[in-house]
Amino acid sequence: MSGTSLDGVDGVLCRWDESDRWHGVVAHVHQPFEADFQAQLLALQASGPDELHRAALAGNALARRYAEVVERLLQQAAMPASQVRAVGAHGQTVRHQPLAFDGVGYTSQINNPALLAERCGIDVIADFRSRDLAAGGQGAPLVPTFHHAVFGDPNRTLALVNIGGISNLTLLQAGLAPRGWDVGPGNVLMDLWTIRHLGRTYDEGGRWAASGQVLPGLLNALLAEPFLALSPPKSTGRDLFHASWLDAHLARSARSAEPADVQATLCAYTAQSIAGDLLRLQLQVDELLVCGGGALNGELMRQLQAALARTPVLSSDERGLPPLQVEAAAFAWLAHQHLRRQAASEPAVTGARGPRILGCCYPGY
Ligand SMILES: Nc1ncnc2c1ncn2[C@@H]1O[C@H](COP(=O)(O)OP(=O)(O)OP(=O)(O)O)[C@@H](O)[C@H]1O
Ligand SMILES: CC(=O)N[C@H]1[C@@H]2OC[C@@H](O2)[C@@H](O)[C@@H]1O[C@H](C)C(=O)O
Repeated sequence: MSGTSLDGVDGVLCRWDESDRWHGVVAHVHQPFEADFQAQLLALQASGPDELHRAALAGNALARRYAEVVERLLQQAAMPASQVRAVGAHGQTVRHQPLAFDGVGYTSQINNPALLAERCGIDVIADFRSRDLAAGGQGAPLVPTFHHAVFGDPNRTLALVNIGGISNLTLLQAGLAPRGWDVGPGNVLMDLWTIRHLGRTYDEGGRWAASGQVLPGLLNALLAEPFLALSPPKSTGRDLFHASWLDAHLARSARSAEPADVQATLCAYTAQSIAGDLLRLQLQVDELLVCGGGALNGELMRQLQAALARTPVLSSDERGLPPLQVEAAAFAWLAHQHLRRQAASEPAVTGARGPRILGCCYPGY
């Protein structure tokens, strides 16, 4: 999995037992992107000269990195490739325009699954989102069905939030289909501000954010973004939450603000948009599990807990799956669903006409 934060690849090796029951993660590798490759992927998020050529080459380069991650996982687990049933490979989202323009829209994940299959000699399942779009859905978020399968509890109402580049929420209520939608920015704005002012890829632990003062005018302007008020189904990406979007807000509402105060405000924005969605539901949620890199941002976790006083906010680690493994495990699970010819999309989440088998198989030999 390589997600919208553009931080790198998370790979997991997952096991199912003889009865095809999910058994969990047995190995995890995180391989960061080199700065120049990250810059190439960032440049592909908007149109530019000869972008088809650049996207094709970036897809090849990404598949080579995925293959390295697979090799490292096999080494870690001392397992031959022949024992692995399939690799689920999401690709790198460079555009997400569901339902736009012609009623179907598109979502574009650059990748080269054929090259990955050639390199690994393992079946590769890729292109997980397009079938849901073809069925009238948004193609995202897809993880709620995985959250339901792995974290669902018949006795409790749970919420999960994945705070990657973008944040997406899942709601699990006993006896009901999972619900879920994209909330808004996760780390994407905080990351770009940290790179710009500190030259670092992210704000470790949220310590820089914690050193600043929240700017109420800016925060309210950011919270007024119309996407936040939309009803589900809804999904978004860097197509909306990009540097120019932030700069336009700063020019209007915080022209000469201290950088640390802007960071504090961006952290509060992520926390309040998530908490706001949960509070508007007026539902007694027993706990909120946080996954994705945002779970490692102590200041963000503190603000989430403060905003949701009555709901315990926990890292997914406390329920058996470390936050940086959850999304990658979800795509292993989706690949497994594909192999079993089981539908894995949830129409209540994506808005599609019905559940569909997701992905496409590139045989490993
Ligand atoms: N120790 C840390 N302190 C603060 N933030 C962190 C830490 N570790 C990771 N992060 C944040 O988490 C991000 C990566 O999260 P993750 O890998 O879940 O994102 P992603 O999978 O790319 O995104 P998405 O879920 O949107 O597809 C980093 O860019 C950074 O902002
Ligand atoms: C189009 C796309 O890549 N969307 C991602 C992104 O990152 C988070 C959020 O926006 C979510 O909609 C989705 O990822 C997760 C894994 C999903 O599909 O559930």
